[in-house]
Amino acid sequence: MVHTSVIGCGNMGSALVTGLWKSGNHTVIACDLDPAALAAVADYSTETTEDISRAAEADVVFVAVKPDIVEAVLSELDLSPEQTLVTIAAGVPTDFVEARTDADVVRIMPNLAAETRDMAAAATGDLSPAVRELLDDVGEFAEIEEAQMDIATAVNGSGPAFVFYLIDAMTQAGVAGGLDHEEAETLAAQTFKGAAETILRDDRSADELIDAVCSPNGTTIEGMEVLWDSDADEAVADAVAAAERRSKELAADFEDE
Ligand SMILES: NC(=O)C1=CN([C@@H]2O[C@H](COP(=O)(O)OP(=O)(O)OC[C@H]3O[C@@H](n4cnc5c(N)ncnc54)[C@H](OP(=O)(O)O)[C@@H]3O)[C@@H](O)[C@H]2O)C=CC1
Ligand SMILES: O=C(O)[C@@H]1CCC=N1
Repeated sequence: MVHTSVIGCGNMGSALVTGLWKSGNHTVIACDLDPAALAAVADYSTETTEDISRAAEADVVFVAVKPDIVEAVLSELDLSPEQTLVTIAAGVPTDFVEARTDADVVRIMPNLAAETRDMAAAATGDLSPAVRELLDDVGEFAEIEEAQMDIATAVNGSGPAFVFYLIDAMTQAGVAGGLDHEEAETLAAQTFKGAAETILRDDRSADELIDAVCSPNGTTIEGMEVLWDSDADEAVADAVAAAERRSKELAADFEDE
């Protein structure tokens, strides 16, 4: 059992609280200044508190506030070298955090699927066995260099938003074809989930899997021809590049300080 706390229980922090709690392997102190945010995670935490010094008692402390609030939170946190501080803020470099705490610092880029324990996370730095187990408990993680954090932020941090957009586009197409919205969304979202599971577990490449769906003279190849002609892959690449660029801009703000 690892004693954890999450400071900032907004969109990402509450997803982490919930996933850690659901794993059954962690105690979780949820900390936020907003009583409504704490009420929303009350059923998925060991304790809720507005007192940051209580959150500072955990072995692993997540700082899940917006990047521009990180410095203020660190100034209130008194941690020891035996503790781990996990920073998740986009663009905030590890050395910025290390200069403001005595704790061991781990920088990760998580995503919203922590809530369902399907998170894809990118992690940098020396990860202790406890942190590795913790990340395994809420999904999958990849170890990367810190210089790769901006692109990881775009791919797996912002990525869920891009996928929600694509699922909705598929849903809307289903509705336009006569399905009701709920049916269409279930079919589209489950199709994304199943396709994701397949590509994760199957040795075949994306191109080979596309081939497997395209029956000769069938329906799929007609749709794929439209996608290949539309440069949809370039639109996705542009979205990722824009998010990466913004992550670099945020990081530059911190380097200026
Ligand atoms: N959203 C996402 O999918 C992802 C977010 N991140 C990172 O996670 C961090 C949080 O993002 P997100 O959850 O979207 O932001 P939110 O604004 O949804 O959540 C931040 C929470 O922190 C609270 N807060 C502000 N100041 C304090 C404080 N001093 N002590 C305790 N709590 C405080 C806020 O309260 P109030 O609203 O009252 O100010 C809010 O509830 C960011 O750094 C972001 O880069 C990383 C990956 C994915
Ligand atoms: O949009 C953001 O800045 C945060 C970081 C990655 C996902 N959400």
